[in-house]
Amino acid sequence: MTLGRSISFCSPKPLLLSSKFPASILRQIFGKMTGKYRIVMVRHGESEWNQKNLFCGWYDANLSEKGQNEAKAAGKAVKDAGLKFDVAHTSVLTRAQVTLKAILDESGQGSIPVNKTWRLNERHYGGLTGMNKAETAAKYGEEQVQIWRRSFDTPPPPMEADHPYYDNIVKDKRYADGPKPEEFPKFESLKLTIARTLPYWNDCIVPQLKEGKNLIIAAHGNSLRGIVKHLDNMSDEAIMGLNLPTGIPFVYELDENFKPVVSMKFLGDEETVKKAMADVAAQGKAK
Ligand SMILES: O=C(O)[C@@H](COP(=O)(O)O)OP(=O)(O)O
Repeated sequence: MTLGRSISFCSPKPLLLSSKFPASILRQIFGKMTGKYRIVMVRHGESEWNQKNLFCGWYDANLSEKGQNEAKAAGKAVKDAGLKFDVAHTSVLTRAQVTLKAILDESGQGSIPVNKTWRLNERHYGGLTGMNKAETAAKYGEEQVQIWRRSFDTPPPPMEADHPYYDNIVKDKRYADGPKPEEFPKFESLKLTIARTLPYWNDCIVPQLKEGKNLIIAAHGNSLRGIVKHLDNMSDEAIMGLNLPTGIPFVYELDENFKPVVSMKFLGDEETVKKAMADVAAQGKAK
């Protein structure tokens, strides 16, 4: 197993390390902290819209059955690794909240405080919301879809008022406390996503870490890519190549300056994590 600034994985085979190693070994691996602070992050389990390969963004899709199982397995892995949390953070979207609840319940930590914020929401996929990724690639080209999905600062087309999901999202009561109507996004690039996620990282997460709290964030592919980019100081080009798998928690350990000494250490084996990442990347291919 490699520790360090680069993406590190653990081997060998099954999806989550807890299905391969006894809890005592996992505790040895994750019990020792080399950094001053530790934070665990996880992209939610597969959603019904991930399963159908639809751009989801701020649409409130539920977990698929596979996603529910992924979330439970993630909770078992957390338990077996002995990872304990004082506070949890998640988005206002069901798929992230249900994943978090399963992880906390499964690891016997169901009573810790949970902070929910739209700032950890998935990026807003604008006019693409609800469109099939493969069909969009067939229509507009894989290159264009790759730009919409992974470029740093090119946003998708806007979600206008006549979009089929506009009212469903804009009029949702969960946004009564923000964002303000004039700030409500019609689309978000990764750059715009980071601009609203980072204030939460700096104002809420960092102070809690400084207080010595152990934290978990359950969020989304792109809101977490933004945090990872920030922590690992990745270039705008390098972040284009990162695809986060669903339902596999990963650990960061940070030094006193909040620089990673352990980066993205998955609770999954290298081969399976790589395949899951490649599968996410392939969702933008025309069938
Ligand atoms: O909005 C979506 O479709 C996916 C990410 O899609 P890609 O950027 O990977 O296409 O978000 P999530 O399932 O993490 O909430």
